[in-house]
Amino acid sequence: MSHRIVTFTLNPAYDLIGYCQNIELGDVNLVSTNDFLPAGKGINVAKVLCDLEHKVTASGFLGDLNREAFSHLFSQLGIEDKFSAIAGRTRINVKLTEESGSVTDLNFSGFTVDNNQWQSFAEQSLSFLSDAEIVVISGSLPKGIDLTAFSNWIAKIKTICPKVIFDSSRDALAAGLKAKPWLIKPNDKELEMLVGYSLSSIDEIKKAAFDLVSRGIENVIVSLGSKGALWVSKQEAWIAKPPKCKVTSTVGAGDTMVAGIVHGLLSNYSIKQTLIFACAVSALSVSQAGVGISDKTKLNEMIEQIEIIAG
Ligand SMILES: Nc1ncnc2c1ncn2[C@@H]1O[C@H](COP(=O)(O)OP(=O)(O)OP(=O)(O)O)[C@@H](O)[C@H]1O
Ligand SMILES: O=P(O)(O)OC[C@@]1(O)O[C@H](CO)[C@@H](O)[C@@H]1O
Repeated sequence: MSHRIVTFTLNPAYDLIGYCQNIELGDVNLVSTNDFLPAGKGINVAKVLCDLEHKVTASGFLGDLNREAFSHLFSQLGIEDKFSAIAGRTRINVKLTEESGSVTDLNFSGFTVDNNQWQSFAEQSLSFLSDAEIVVISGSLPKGIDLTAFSNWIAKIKTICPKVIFDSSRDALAAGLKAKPWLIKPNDKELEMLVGYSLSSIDEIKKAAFDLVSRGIENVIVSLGSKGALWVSKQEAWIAKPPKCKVTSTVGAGDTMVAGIVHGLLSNYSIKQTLIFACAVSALSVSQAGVGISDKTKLNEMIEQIEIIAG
């Protein structure tokens, strides 16, 4: 048993969020601490979905030595906790915003998952997907997980729940694609990595996304930061553009977009409406420090301001 939405975060993190006027590499930098939050991509997705009034099951690995804030978050939001314990600590990632608005991420590697731990997790995780309509697999892989085993695990999940949404980067993204997830959400840089050449215009990005669709990924959504996002499927393509937004933090904007996509799909919105909603919810998220949607009125105002163009 599980909820309609299951999110997997194999390599969660505490996000230590700070502000540094201007980072000087190789020097001492003074940083004011803004927050220290239990996070990681799939957990951020779950958090936003809870704010949008969905029931979510969350799974992956968590270090047993610093689990408290995660357990607290899950019980506070009513997230069903299916995480497997790993001896040791969940990593801490550092996110520094500068006066210019640019964000520097220091993402640490974190714990190692050995083969036995992976095998038992992979097997057990398939046992609670019977009610899942959408499975979200987000983020990097901990050390120790074999890329082929990871790809095979996604393929098995697809046999139980065909709608797998996958959002990762680097080697894990390339490995996960071999299982042909139903929907992927790379950003433009990740798409460049996948195709192996630079993409300098929206037409080139669209063509690269179409290539992935023709290779069997049904939906490719490319997020483009302040320029919005592009959704390409076999049948249609749309580009959504947000208005100019005041940026407080872009950390988790991509995760918020994934949550918006899940919300639209489960609400039976059209692709066009789903993209508008996902673009609005993620654009709204950059104006605030943490991940989550606190103001539904602002969300409705943002939806009205999204420009949508047939691609
Ligand atoms: N400056 C901005 N103004 C308005 N909307 C934004 C801005 N930055 C991001 N967004 C919204 O958030 C979405 C996701 O952002 P982005 O493309 O940066 O994702 P990402 O690189 O996956 O992010 P993350 O680092 O969170 O994984 C964008 O498609 C857009 O809708
Ligand atoms: O190292 P990964 O798994 O790729 O990314 C981890 C991470 O940067 O993603 C989230 C923002 O999207 C943060 O909460 C977290 O620190």
